Amino acid sequence: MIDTDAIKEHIRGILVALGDDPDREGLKETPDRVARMYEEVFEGMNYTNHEIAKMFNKTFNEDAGTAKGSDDMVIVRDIDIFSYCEHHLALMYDMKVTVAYLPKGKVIGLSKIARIADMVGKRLQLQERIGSDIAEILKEILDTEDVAVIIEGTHSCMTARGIKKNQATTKTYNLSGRFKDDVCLNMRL
Ligand SMILES: Nc1nc2c(ncn2[C@@H]2O[C@H](COP(=O)(O)OP(=O)(O)OP(=O)(O)O)[C@@H](O)[C@H]2O)c(=O)[nH]1
Ligand SMILES: [Zn+2]
Repeated sequence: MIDTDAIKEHIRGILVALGDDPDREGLKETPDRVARMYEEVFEGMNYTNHEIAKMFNKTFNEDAGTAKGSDDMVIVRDIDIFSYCEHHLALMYDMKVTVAYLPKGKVIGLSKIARIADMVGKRLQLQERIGSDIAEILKEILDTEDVAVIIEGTHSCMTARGIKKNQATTKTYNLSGRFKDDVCLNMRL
């Protein structure tokens, strides 16, 4: 679990290292605020993918239209999430996650897909790994390999520092099962 006391202590140390006075009015509550923010924005670090799969495993049997081998597809588009890059601890923003799967006898509650995407974003991440984590969790819940996760996002480590390309966005595709080699399916994404 996240060690809140240690975070407070280290944030205070960073304030000192920056040459500021951690006891001045504007900063005295900052270590506590940052620790509380980290508890919120890094909540997903408390759980494994398997634990997240168990947490949001709310499925419904769906006989009609979801026969094995059919071309039925569920797509949830543009789920907005935030994350933090593991290289700079910098914010990833304007992140839009699109998830598609081919149901194999059961469907997952739609809001659970968004909850899974949110929770996976709440870790120190790479955009590519956000996609593979979401895919791994959905494959476990839905009992199928036919899952696609597409993410488009902006990395503040690229827009607000370093190379400073503020129009640059990154798009990643995580395609499994039939999404890997079925061009017709991919055109519907
Ligand atoms: N593949 C991938 N790279 C990322 C992601 N987030 C940040 N990065 C990149 O991680 C790389 C880290 O590169 P380094 O050379 O170690 O870091 P740096 O010296 O700060 O590099 P610059 O960003 O080029 O100034 C950078 O190119 C970042 O743009 C991500 O989600 N996926
Ligand atoms: Zn970064």
